[in-house]
Amino acid sequence: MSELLTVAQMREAEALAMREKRASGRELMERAGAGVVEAICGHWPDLVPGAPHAVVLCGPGNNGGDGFVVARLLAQRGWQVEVFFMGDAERLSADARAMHDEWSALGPVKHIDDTGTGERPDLLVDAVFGIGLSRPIPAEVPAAVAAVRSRRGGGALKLVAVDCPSGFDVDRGQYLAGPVTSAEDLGEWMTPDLCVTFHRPKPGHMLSEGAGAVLKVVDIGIGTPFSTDPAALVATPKAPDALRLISPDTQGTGGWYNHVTGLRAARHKYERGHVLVLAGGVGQGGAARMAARAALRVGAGLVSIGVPQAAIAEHAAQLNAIMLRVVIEGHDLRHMLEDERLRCIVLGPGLGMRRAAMLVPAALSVRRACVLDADALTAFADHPARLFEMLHDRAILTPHDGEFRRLFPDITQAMPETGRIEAARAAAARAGCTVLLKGAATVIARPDGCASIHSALRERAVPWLGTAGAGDVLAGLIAGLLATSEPEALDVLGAAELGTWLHVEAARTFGPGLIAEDLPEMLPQLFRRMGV
Ligand SMILES: NC(=O)C1=CN([C@@H]2O[C@H](COP(=O)(O)OP(=O)(O)OC[C@H]3O[C@@H](n4cnc5c(N)ncnc54)[C@H](O)[C@@H]3O)[C@@H](O)[C@H]2O)[C@@H](O)CC1
Ligand SMILES: Nc1ncnc2c1ncn2[C@@H]1O[C@H](COP(=O)(O)OP(=O)(O)O)[C@@H](O)[C@H]1O
Ligand SMILES: [K+]
Repeated sequence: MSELLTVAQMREAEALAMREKRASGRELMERAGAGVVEAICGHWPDLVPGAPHAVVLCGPGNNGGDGFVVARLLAQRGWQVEVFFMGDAERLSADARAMHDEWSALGPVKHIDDTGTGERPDLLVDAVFGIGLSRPIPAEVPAAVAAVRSRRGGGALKLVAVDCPSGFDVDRGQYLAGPVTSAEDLGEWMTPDLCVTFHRPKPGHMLSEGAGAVLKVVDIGIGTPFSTDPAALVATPKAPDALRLISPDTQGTGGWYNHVTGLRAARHKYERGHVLVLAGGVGQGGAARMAARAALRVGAGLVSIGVPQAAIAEHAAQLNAIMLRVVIEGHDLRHMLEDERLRCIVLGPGLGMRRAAMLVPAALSVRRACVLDADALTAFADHPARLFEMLHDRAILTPHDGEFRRLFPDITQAMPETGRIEAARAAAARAGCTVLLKGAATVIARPDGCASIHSALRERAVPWLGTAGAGDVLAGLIAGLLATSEPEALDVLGAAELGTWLHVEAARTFGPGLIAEDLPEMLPQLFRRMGV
């Protein structure tokens, strides 16, 4: 678990480091350029022994300054380096100007419109714009990249972005369309093979592989470096507006799991929590059974499925450890909820619209942990405000994009402008509960603005998790964690973070060929690996 920094927060961190005299702007720029060169040589060791050829594109801001450092350091390592510049050297910042001048002692600075001639390089470095781009990118930039790409002969051309690809919005995780360039075209030309960012990843790096097929984070000495220490999940205060990355390594996470679930304390089944999953009619029970199985495997002491009378036989034929209760109407559910040992309710998977409309109000009539997914969300598509009135801070909504759009049409419409993180935050604030917006990059937000990203991208990519029923399992995992932990040890956001991480780890452990039923069965193996 680590803090992600927005552009504004990154600028504050830099300014603070300079105020406290931990480094000057020029030293930071030198370290940034050196970090990029280290990352390049580390990532493509085969390039190093030859006399590789690099083209470096430098822009008018400090990102361009980093580019001049990269050019100089590569040349000093024996690379053949061409530098193209967009801007006016007279208007560079003092730091970038110094780096421009140092490079100029080694080689020429050519105009960015003249990149078309010469052999194709081994490496193209995009240091045109970094985190400071606030206007649409000028058309010369993708044109210059395209011109270098279309050179003939020479090397295989790997594209490296300094800090971020030019034109990429690192707060929102998307390319900014310009008047003459669509976001898709920009992504096609500018998406790098390697992106090297500084100090901490920015949210956009973790939301989209458009920021780079590979991401490296380089420490430039401006504060606590990027860490994936799982203990920080519990230790880090969850300040409003904080944005965290869920990325603990499995190593050491066992202690953390034991801590938040209280697993090592002597506990009987009711103390470990009872989860109730409500199911729909005959033939629709598979989703509820998968959610229930996940809740049981992740640590709930007891799991029941609440079914209409007619569905008893179907479920009974398939279940052993999971119990069955007849729940016909809201009244039956209210009666069950009088038992305080029932710690969490799951509504949605396979529930059916009519049952959802009847049972959700009953479930939310007490302030009990409650996971609402699938039909429990769609049932309120026509009147989302009715659902929001009933929600409370122990509830969580787990929509995929379609369900999110049905409940929050206006927030979805604004998403191209605001991005997914702000959309999830706005939804949580409106709903008055935690909202988990699913996807390869999952965003979880609390009503006070505290949010987390889980990025199943790059080395954590699990495309095979997009399989029918995977979402039902996630709902069950979160419910099981909510039931087995005390709210002080693991709040709703924390349970959603841990559940999402376990979900993806289970998929990674199984690998391709996964079907949703496999996910809960991966947990014992995963827990053993974690040292639980
Ligand atoms: N001391 C520092 O400030 C450090 C900065 N670093 C680098 O500096 C970058 C940020 O630098 P900047 O804030 O200068 O921003 P950028 O270099 O990302 O670009 C902004 C510059 O381009 C101009 N600009 C923005 N949009 C434009 C457009 N559409 N057309 C023409 N010009 C446009 C701005 O006026 C500004 O001069 C980071 O991404 C990072 O690469 C690193 O060296 C680490 C240290
Ligand atoms: N490409 C992907 N990478 C990682 N996770 C994915 C990917 N596609 C889907 N998922 C995850 O799989 C689950 C799918 O849930 P959902 O859309 O509700 O499906 P279902 O209703 O079939 O269960 C979500 O947790 C989502 O985050
Ligand atoms: K860049």
